[in-house]
Amino acid sequence: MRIGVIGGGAWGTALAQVAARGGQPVTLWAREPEVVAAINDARENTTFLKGAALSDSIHATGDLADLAYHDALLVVAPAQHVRAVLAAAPVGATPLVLCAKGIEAGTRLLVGEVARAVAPSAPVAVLSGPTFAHEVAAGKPTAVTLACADPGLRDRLAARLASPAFRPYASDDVVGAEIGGAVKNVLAIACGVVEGAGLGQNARAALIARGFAEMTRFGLARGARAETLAGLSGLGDLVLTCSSTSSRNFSLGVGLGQGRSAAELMADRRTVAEGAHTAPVLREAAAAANVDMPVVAAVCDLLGGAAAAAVVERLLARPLRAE
Ligand SMILES: NC(=O)C1=CN([C@@H]2O[C@H](COP(=O)(O)OP(=O)(O)OC[C@H]3O[C@@H](n4cnc5c(N)ncnc54)[C@H](O)[C@@H]3O)[C@@H](O)[C@H]2O)C=CC1
Ligand SMILES: O=C(CO)COP(=O)(O)O
Repeated sequence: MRIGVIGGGAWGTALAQVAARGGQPVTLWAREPEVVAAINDARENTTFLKGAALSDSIHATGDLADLAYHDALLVVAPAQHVRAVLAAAPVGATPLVLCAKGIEAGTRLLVGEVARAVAPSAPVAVLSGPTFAHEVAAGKPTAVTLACADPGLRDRLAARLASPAFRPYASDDVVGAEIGGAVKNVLAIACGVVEGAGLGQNARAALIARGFAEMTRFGLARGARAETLAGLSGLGDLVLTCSSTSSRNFSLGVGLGQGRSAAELMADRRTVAEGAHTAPVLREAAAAANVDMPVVAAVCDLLGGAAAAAVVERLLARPLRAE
């Protein structure tokens, strides 16, 4: 299976390294000419994944046309850019493995729904789970959910990407795998706020559990299965990103909790904190589905400039209710 990767950020680069195992050729499209040059010349993505030595069998390109005639394309552009990049890529009926975590602003579509709109002939799969890119690139043990409605395609993709250190678990719940990854980014911002404001470990654990309840309510309303949300792509990724400053979303929350503004924290950064883009559209989608998501609403308020102390006070003052 000849693999192409769309997106030369940290995750696209780490996944290219996974796919290049054993010297298999991989084409990696990156938007930035300096990323293409650094990978081809120095075998390192010094912009987005500094310190990871990359396989000689990864060929970086700045030309999307070079992704033609591949057997599967891993889609690893940030969620808000997937539509534009896919529209310009030679997709046709090539299977797409969606690896971005988010919901498209404006349309409220999951990335898989965007892909189906732009490339209706392409079968889709979703790869998602607790996966810090730098750990995957370093060959540390990692497990992911690989969701696809077609079991034959899913098995071929799993066999192609699996290694002793990278273990895909099969699922047919594409929507569930996507919702976990999109929602956990927003909840990770909330957990970062708890850290930044010094609210303690009890509060963080409470947020993870109550955030998971929100993820589950929203997921079930959108047709996801509860066991998917409790798996690697949901709870697994939620625990990872709510616990570590390696998460860009968690780190953004830490800054908000310390009283800095979202605008200041987002200015000049080249890396993506998907939760900041997903939060407002998730709040809209939850309202449309009549699903209560108070933690997500609190994150929206914080991103909009509300003071952390006031937002926390409001959350804690909600009427008592059954768990
Ligand atoms: N970094 C990680 O550990 C993981 C990231 N992801 C997901 O992968 C997706 C990509 O994230 P990263 O690789 O971490 O990105 P990154 O933060 O390392 O790099 C930013 C990326 O955004 C791209 N970009 C910026 N403006 C763009 C535009 N106008 N059009 C197209 N692309 C543009 C850049 O080319 C670059 O590839 C996100 O949805 C993220 O949630 C998923 C799992 C792990
Ligand atoms: O999705 C991720 C790990 O699974 C990466 O999290 P951040 O985007 O918050 O860094």
